[in-house]
Amino acid sequence: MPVWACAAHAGSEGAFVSEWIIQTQALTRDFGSLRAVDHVDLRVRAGSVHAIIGPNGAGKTTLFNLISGYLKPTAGRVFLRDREITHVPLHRMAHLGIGRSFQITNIFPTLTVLENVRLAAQARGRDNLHIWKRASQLHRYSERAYAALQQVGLHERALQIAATLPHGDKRRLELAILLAGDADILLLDEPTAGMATEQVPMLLDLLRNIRQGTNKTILIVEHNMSVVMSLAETITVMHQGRVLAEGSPAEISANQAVRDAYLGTTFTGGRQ
Ligand SMILES: Nc1ncnc2c1ncn2[C@@H]1O[C@H](COP(=O)(O)OP(=O)(O)OP(=O)(O)O)[C@@H](O)[C@H]1O
Repeated sequence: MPVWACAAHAGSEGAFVSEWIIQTQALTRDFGSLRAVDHVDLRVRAGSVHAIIGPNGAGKTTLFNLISGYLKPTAGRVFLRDREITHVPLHRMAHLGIGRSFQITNIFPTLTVLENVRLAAQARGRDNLHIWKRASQLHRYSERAYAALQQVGLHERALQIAATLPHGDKRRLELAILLAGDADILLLDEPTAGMATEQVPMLLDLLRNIRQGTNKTILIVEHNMSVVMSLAETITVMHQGRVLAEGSPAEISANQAVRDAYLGTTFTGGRQ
């Protein structure tokens, strides 16, 4: 158990519930002689929207890959609530409730929109290999998939081949895939990347609805500062593999070290 797990409170039934859903302890990852993530201690509050920002090459995606199990650390540890998950294999992560989106859309292009989402629902289901349950299960998974498509406003395109969706709709499909997987924690890697400017407010609304309508935790890497500043409750700023600053959007906007780290790049503190 991490040393900071004492930051816990009594839950409704008297059980002690950690306030932090994800914690990392001195998390470090080297690529050869390059230290991409350097002794990062991150704490993500359950049910919050927490953004990771930083200039290009700061180590944000690598940190995401370490938390979600796509990469193993050179050193350090990752905890999900009070359970260490540092060495949990990747295929077990979805069952633990950690869902991850990618910068490059990660869908099966030749399947329909609904089939893509249903596969995610099945992958989370523990009994998906029980052949004799298949017909009724498939129906249940289809219903869950359709509900996720409704949540992101893509249900009218359920039978469309995924490859034919416009880019913005593919990003929505990725979100539906995460929602159907019923993950408690959504790790979103640049969800607005490649999106037309006029589609960004739609995505923002969508994420706000997910945040308000569920108790999911959203951990987001995003370059669009307007999105970060209007969505996140907590922002962690990375620079050269390390945590440079952490705080509320107002604190981060006013932080001179953050402004210096972004010097010559695009940090605007949301005032674009
Ligand atoms: N598989 C890899 N092999 C070697 N070096 C890598 C690998 N992945 C990332 N790096 C390096 O690690 C550093 C951090 O990269 P990372 O992609 O985590 O940064 P980032 O903050 O997500 O950047 P961006 O905002 O540009 O996506 C960079 O110098 C990058 O070149």
